[in-house]
This record gives sequence, C-alpha cells and structure tokens, in this order.
Amino acid sequence: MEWQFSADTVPSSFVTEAQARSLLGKPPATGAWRDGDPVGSRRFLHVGPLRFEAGGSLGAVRIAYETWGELSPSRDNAVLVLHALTGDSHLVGAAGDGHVTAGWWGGIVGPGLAIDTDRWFVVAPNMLGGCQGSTGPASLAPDGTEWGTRFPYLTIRDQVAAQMAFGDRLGIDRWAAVVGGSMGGMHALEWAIEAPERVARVAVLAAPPVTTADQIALNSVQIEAIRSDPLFRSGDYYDADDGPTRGLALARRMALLNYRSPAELNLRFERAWQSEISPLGAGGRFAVESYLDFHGNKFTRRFDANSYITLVQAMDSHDVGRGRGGVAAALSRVTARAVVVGIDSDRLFPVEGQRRIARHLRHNIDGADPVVLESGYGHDGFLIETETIGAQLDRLLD
Ligand SMILES: CC(=O)SCCNC(=O)CCNC(=O)[C@H](O)C(C)(C)COP(=O)(O)OP(=O)(O)OC[C@H]1O[C@@H](n2cnc3c(N)ncnc32)[C@H](O)[C@@H]1OP(=O)(O)O
Ligand SMILES: N[C@@H](CCO)C(=O)O
Repeated sequence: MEWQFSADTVPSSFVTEAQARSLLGKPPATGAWRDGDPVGSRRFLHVGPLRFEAGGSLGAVRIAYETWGELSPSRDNAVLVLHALTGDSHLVGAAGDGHVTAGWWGGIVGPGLAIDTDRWFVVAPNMLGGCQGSTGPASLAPDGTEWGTRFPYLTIRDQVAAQMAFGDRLGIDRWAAVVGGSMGGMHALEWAIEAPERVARVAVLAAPPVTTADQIALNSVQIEAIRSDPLFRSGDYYDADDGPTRGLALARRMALLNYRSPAELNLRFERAWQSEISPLGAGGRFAVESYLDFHGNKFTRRFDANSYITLVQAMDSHDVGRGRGGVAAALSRVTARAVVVGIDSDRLFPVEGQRRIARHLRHNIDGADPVVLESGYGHDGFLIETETIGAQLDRLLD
C-alpha cells in the first residue's frame, strides 16, 4: 500500500492533445491522428458532421478505439463494449509500444474469458466528449486551440449517435452484442432502443433507465467543486501553467463515495489513523481520508476537468423515455436478447433502476427480473467482480 499522497499534494495535470502532439514532435495543427493511425494500441476513425440534441454541432468527430479478435467474413461476431464515466478504450492490457497496462476489463475480455476473443471481435471506443483520444473539450478545434467551453452540450443520445456513425465507418451493420456498465450501460440501453435492428444482444450492468433527481444532485456538487476552484478560470485553463486539479480531485473524492459501499469502507479502513506523512506534526489523517486523497489526486493526472463536466452533464440528460412516451414504451422497443445486472450494495444506481428496466424488456433472459449480484464493493462491483459479471455475460453470449 502506498501513502505518498496527501490532500496538499499538487499533482501534475492531464496532458492535453496539444501537449501530446508537441511531445511526439507533431505540428500543432488539427488533423493529425489520422484515420487508422495507431498510437500505442489505440486507433482512430473520423465521423461527422454531427448535430446534437441541444442544438450544437461538430464538423468532424474523432473516435479513438481498440479492437481484439478477428471480424468474421460474415461480420456477425462483433461485440461493442462501452465504458463508464472515466473509462476509455483500453479494456485489456496490450503491448502496443512495449508498455503493458492492465486494462479495465482484463478479467472479462480475452482468449477463453467471458467475452472470448477467440470467438468474438471486440470493439471498445472512447466516448465522444471524453479525453482519452476521442474528440472532447481538450481536443483542438479547427482554429488550433482547445474547444474548452466552446464544446457543445452533449446528451447520452448524442454520444450514441456518434457511436452509430463510428459503427457505420467500421462497416458493422449489426452488433452480436452491445455491452456496457454504468454510463456505458446507459449507452447500451439507448442503442437497443434507438436501433433495435442493429443489436442482437444487450447487457446493461449497474445502470438506470433515467438519471434521478438524487443522482443529478450528486453530480451537481461535483461540477460545483470543479467550478469553484479559482484555477478553473471559467473553463479556459489550457494555456495556464496550472489547472483546476484541486477541484477535480475533490469531485473524484465525492464520486468515489458513491462508487463504493459504506460496509466496504467501514470494514476495510475501520477507524484506522495514520500519522506517518502528516504535515501537521501531531496531526494525521484517517486511512479512509488518505484513500480518497490518493484516488482524487491520481485522477487529475488522467482526466480533463472540462471533459469531466461534459460527461457528467451527459449522464444527467439520461432518460430513455424522453420523447418516446415514457420509460415503459421506450423499453418495449428493444428486441435484443438481454441481461440486466444490478449490485445489491450499489448506492449510485440502486437495484430498483435495474428492476424497472428488466420489467419492460421483452427478451430479458431472466424474465421480468434483473440479476442481483451480492457484493460488498458497491457500484464499482461491475469492475471488480469479474467472475460473477463474466458469468452473466457468458449466459447472454452462449
Ligand atoms: C469502465 C470504467 O469505469 S474504467 C474506470 C475504472 N477505473 C477507475 O475508476 C480508476 C480508479 N480506480 C478505482 O476506482 C479502483 O481501483 C477500481 C474500481 C478500478 C478497482 O478497485 P480496487 O481493486 O478495490 O482498488 P482500490 O479502490 O482499493 O484502489 C487501490 C489503490 O488505492 C491505494 N490505497 C488503498 N488504501 C489507501 C490508503 N489508505 N491511502 C492511500 N492509498 C490507498 C492502493 O495503494 C492502490 O494504489 P494503486 O492504484 O496505485 O495500486
Ligand atoms: N469507477 C467508475 C465508476 C463510474 O461507473 C468510473 O470512474 O468510471
């Protein structure tokens, strides 16, 4: 266990596209990261122009993605895996540039695993608005500077529209399965509702049919934590030497409280006190505070604050029933064979949401019920409980 971070640590920030281009010796103009260019194990495709629900638009959109396995000659074995709020395209460790990283679903995707890459062609895009290669607020606009606050307001449906255009460019008319957890589960649900003819199977893990007032409230204090950091500079911080790392780290601490369960935190950290690194002499911190600080600070090195706000607001927009006659009517459009998984200790997206989804799906493999996993890990159980989550995906794909 490492203890090197304190609440006062000022971490180095997320690396923007402009900085990355400079490090790679690429000219600071927009247009690099051409279609098919590999960067590590990532590739890129451009789609667009796209118009968005709230009225904004983007002339061109870059989608970063990774794939595993082989597409069959009849193109009928493609599985789309959609990541959660702060995830990315990197499902499985790869040695693209000699650097091996674990990937966020390494226990689920791979040869002989639940999503068996000897059988399925697995595609994982980074979502529109993100900051791991796809176009987002930290990407360069046509004028060569970051979009920043000029980036359009996005909804979950806008992000799925971008994923559909991406699927078109890949030449995949129909997915053998669309799988997503948390925010990725919102996307998966939208796919199955909006384009039932393109989705043979769908897995919705730890995601709700609508983002509730309670969940919007949890998101709103996180957004405010970022905005109230003076270094946020109303969103125009890309040219500054320092950014809103303190506000972003605080937002992540708040979010983490909803990602884990009270029982886990109590069991794991108890009232343990640590004073080894205290800057206060006689002071110190509770171990759980140190844990939150650690994750808050670590997060600022991989995520952009404007992107975080864009994605959280997209989650707030989620309501499968909007303009479709309500939740039940929307869900009744789904023709895909489905599995819906909830986690009993999830305090972010409680099981009641998954019950509501399962109740209205015509081809849910468990009838009117979701699968409810018993796990102490809370919402993050869909990332941690790979054996039990894998078993449910296995049932769907069998
Ligand atoms: C699809 C997607 O959602 S992708 C995004 C998923 N990734 C994330 O969310 C990134 C943040 N990470 C996490 O939330 C978690 O690591 C998970 C969900 C991925 C995995 O959970 P766990 O295996 O339970 O990891 P846990 O939350 O215990 O974190 C472990 C880290 O906390 C550190 N830690 C644990 N206790 C303490 C403490 N008291 N003080 C400081 N640091 C601590 C550990 O040293 C370890 O550090 P490391 O990441 O450098 O190895
Ligand atoms: N740990 C996940 C939780 C949200 O589902 C993430 O950061 O994306």
